[in-house]
Amino acid sequence: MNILIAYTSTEGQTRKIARYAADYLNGQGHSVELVGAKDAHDAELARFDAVLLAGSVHGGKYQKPLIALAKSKAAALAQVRSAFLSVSLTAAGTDADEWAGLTACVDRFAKKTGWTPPTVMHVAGAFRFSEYDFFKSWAMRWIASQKNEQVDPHEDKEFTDWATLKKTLDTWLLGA
Ligand SMILES: Cc1cc2nc3c(=O)[nH]c(=O)nc-3n(C[C@H](O)[C@H](O)[C@H](O)COP(=O)(O)O)c2cc1C
Repeated sequence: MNILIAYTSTEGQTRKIARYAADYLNGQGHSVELVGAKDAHDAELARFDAVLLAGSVHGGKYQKPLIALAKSKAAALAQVRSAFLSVSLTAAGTDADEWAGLTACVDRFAKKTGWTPPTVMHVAGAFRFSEYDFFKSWAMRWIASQKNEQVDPHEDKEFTDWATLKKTLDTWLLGA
């Protein structure tokens, strides 16, 4: 299959996940084009058998370039096998209220863009202290403490479950 993966990433984890997905799908015999969302506007979606848009949650929102892309391509996305890969720290846990908040983020994204993704993949992200400034680091240490999560501000901490991601991608493409 011919697959497009377009992503946004603030601290780099979604970029890493998108690259991993591209490498995995390539290894499965698919032809994959991996692009940053800002560079995907001229992509002709009809050329692809499947399109994956990926972004991460910051303060309950996804990155603006991803919203802009989904909005401008909403009609074309509806014509192709598509999925939304949402990266967050909420996805690393099981708190029902946090999950309800995450679902609301996706709903807002769908409303803003006019694209209701038929498949939503929730993928756990990472604490990336190496990318944070002083204030972000402070805020993320506070969030970690609220979650009873032990973090060392000198070390990044990744929650992404790579094996599950592969299975999720397989399930998405199954039956194509
Ligand atoms: C400033 C900031 C705000 C965040 N807000 C949320 C949030 O509202 N909900 C959530 O589940 N995760 C939140 N996260 C966690 C990110 O989604 C997570 O770190 C993810 O791996 C970031 O992906 P990226 O490196 O591709 O930007 C936040 C992270 C930062 C640094």
